[in-house]
Amino acid sequence: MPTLGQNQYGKAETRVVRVTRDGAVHHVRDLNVSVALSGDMAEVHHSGSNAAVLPTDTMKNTVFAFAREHGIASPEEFGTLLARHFVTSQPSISRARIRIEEYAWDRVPTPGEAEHSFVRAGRETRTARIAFDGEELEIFSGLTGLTVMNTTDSEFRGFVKDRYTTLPEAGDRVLATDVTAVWRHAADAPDWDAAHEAVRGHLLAAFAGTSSSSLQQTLFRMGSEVIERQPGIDEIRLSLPNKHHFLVDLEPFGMKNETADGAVYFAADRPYGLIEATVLRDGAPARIPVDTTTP
Ligand SMILES: O=c1[nH]c(=O)c2[nH]c(=O)[nH]c2[nH]1
Repeated sequence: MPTLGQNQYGKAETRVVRVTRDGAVHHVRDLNVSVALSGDMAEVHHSGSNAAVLPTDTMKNTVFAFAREHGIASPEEFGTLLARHFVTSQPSISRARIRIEEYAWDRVPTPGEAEHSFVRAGRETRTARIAFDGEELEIFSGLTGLTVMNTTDSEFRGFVKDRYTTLPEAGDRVLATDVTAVWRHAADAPDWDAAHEAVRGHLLAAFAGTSSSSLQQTLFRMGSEVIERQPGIDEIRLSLPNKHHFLVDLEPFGMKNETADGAVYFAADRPYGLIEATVLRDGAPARIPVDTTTP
């Protein structure tokens, strides 16, 4: 007789936009919320009884109702409210996992008092994962799609060469990546929005400020900057695709194409190097799963 293994169910990707009004000044929080619940769900799988099943449709409604009733102070806080609600209100549910992506909107500057026009800010997405099992609350914050590029101050030399190696050594190359990061707060409930902005700032500053011998070295500097400057953060995991920029061979057209002059590059789409690592405060446990940041 086969046995039922790990199982969870829920409503994925509820898109909820909460507008708050402060007179003529409006504020927007735009989330994509996924709920996954698990617990005493043997019967629905074995006999087909739905007696313990809170419909996923109800989960979607709860997301909207909570956004109206409690507002969305931050993805982390909103996810925590939802996780606690499902576990404490449903006897059959013992664990809730909430995943949130937040899309940022910038203001369109407008003359006069009204501030209700917004423009979507790039491809960057803020992320949060909240898990609650009735006792322990685990919150991971993060971001994805933060695309950055250094047009110099990057080299890659002295690497292993075997019979298949064709890569030339690079003393001055373009370094570009789409940052995916997930971090863990040691203490509960900081000012989530301020912490997010600070981490983002440290990541950018370290990327720009590192004279790079490899993307691995840059990654470690970026993670270290966050750990060193944010006392409340104990662990950060980074996943950095190396978005290769290759010098185009323009010799056939009688043209030189050299980095030192300002050059033309072919921005390759795939394959890409993928550099991933966790950076920890000394002695802190590693709790962010390896696959959390993998595309
Ligand atoms: O920064 C880099 N790290 C690597 O490990 C690597 N491998 C490679 O082909 N190019 C690069 N660049």
